[in-house]
Amino acid sequence: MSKQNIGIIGLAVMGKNLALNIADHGYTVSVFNRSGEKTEELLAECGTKNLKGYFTIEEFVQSLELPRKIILMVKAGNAVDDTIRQLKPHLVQGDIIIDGGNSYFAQTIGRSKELEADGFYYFGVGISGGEEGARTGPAIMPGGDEKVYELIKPILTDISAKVDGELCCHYIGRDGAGHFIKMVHNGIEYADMQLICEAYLILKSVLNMSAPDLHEVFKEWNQGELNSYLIGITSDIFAKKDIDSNNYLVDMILDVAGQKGTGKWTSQVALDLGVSIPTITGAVFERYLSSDKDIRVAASQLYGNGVKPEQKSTDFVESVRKALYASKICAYAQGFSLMLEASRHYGWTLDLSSIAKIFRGGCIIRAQFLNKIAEAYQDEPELANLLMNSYFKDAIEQYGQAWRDVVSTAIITGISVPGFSSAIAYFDSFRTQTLPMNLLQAQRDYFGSHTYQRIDKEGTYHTQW
Ligand SMILES: NC(=O)C1=CN([C@@H]2O[C@H](COP(=O)(O)OP(=O)(O)OC[C@H]3O[C@@H](n4cnc5c(N)ncnc54)[C@H](OP(=O)(O)O)[C@@H]3O)[C@@H](O)[C@H]2O)C=CC1
Ligand SMILES: O=C(CO)[C@H](O)[C@H](O)COP(=O)(O)O
Repeated sequence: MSKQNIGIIGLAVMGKNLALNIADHGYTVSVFNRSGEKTEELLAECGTKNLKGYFTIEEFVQSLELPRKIILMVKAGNAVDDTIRQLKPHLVQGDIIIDGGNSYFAQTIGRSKELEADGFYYFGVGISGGEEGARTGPAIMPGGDEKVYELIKPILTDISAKVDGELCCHYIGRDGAGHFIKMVHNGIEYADMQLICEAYLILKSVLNMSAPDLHEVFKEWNQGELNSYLIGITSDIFAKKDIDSNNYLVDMILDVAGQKGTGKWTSQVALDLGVSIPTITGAVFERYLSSDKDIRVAASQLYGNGVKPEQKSTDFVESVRKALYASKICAYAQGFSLMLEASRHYGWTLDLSSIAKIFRGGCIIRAQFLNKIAEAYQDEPELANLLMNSYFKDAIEQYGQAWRDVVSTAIITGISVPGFSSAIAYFDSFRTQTLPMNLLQAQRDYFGSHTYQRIDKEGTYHTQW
């Protein structure tokens, strides 16, 4: 009997849709899930001649052609190690395991080393796009041995999203590089979502906008430079009615944010690598703070909800749009600075222009302005920060006044804008020639003899203050 081209383990949202996507592209796919029900459901619902289901790991592995290519789409963490442990006794040298979940990149580096020592290949492949992306074309970020990549490249590139005829799948680097980029993608996703939520809060609080008004505003914004998947779905969300209450559904959803940890990892790694990403980290903190609902309700009774905003004309909507765009530039600048530093630290030689191009299709942060980011890194691959590029400089300068007006209105009236305000603070620190760290260095030297450097001569100094 002929063997199948590729196998997928894990048939929840992502695995199931990836399996169907791969089968649609003419490949034969074997599927396996820890609990057999999901396999049965998939075969019953959407069985195609290219898809075969198995109920033991052994039969699943035996069904695959050599070298075997097995995609893991299981929960990140222990589930990946459990699955590898079960697979290993049935594999032969040269077989390839492709971890397509949101695994932590440092674990991917460890797993790669361990499996490669046993003669297997391990790929950490970031896949983004949620259910729809997995089914119709996700963004794909593969990390692993570049020569072995040639064996899985045809399948990955066939199923990936394409933008302007270009693939949203590009080899990233060895071992954990693909998962690192997916992690930072998610960190940027957190910041982008937080900024959009703040724009919503400002428009709702200052201009009293209702869900249908906001639907129109976001729909219009999606026609211009803010055009992106997240702005598009936000517009759709504001149009959705709740069947139970007949209110708009967004107004019926509890304001407590969930998270699975990739934003937290991005922030932790940035602290380790010494890169400032306050808008991304602020977005993580805001999700934490949101989950303390009871204390927030008590505090709002204690302190009130801020002061009533002064009347604003509808021009204010345009100012919020500009403030959102400027803040978004800063958030992406932070994410890309982190990738640049990781590239140096881990020796990955990341191609940031290609990475921006991958993000243009299939994934959650896909946005028109990624073309500008791709161009910026194409012109200058070692660009220290996106804010040094002329397109972004012009945008920030043109929108600077509106950005400051919106943030000051929010702060004066007590509207919570941690994303907008951290973005502006990041920009102001970034462009400040002399920060007050001279005083900080003096303080450190005063209490701890930590020494300081001088502006007028070389060397290290200590003073008896
Ligand atoms: N959902 C999304 O939008 C996206 C998810 N991802 C990532 O892709 C991966 C898959 O995501 P998703 O499809 O949402 O599924 P989940 O993250 O919800 O994981 C569920 C799957 O993992 C399996 N599983 C859980 N524990 C184990 C275990 N110990 N051993 C073997 N299998 C186990 C489940 O099997 P069982 O049915 O038996 O419980 C099921 O198939 C995750 O890493 C996720 O972070 C990436 C991009 C987007
Ligand atoms: O990887 C993804 C998209 O690219 C997931 O949708 C993401 O994990 C969602 O993250 P969280 O649950 O932390 O909001």
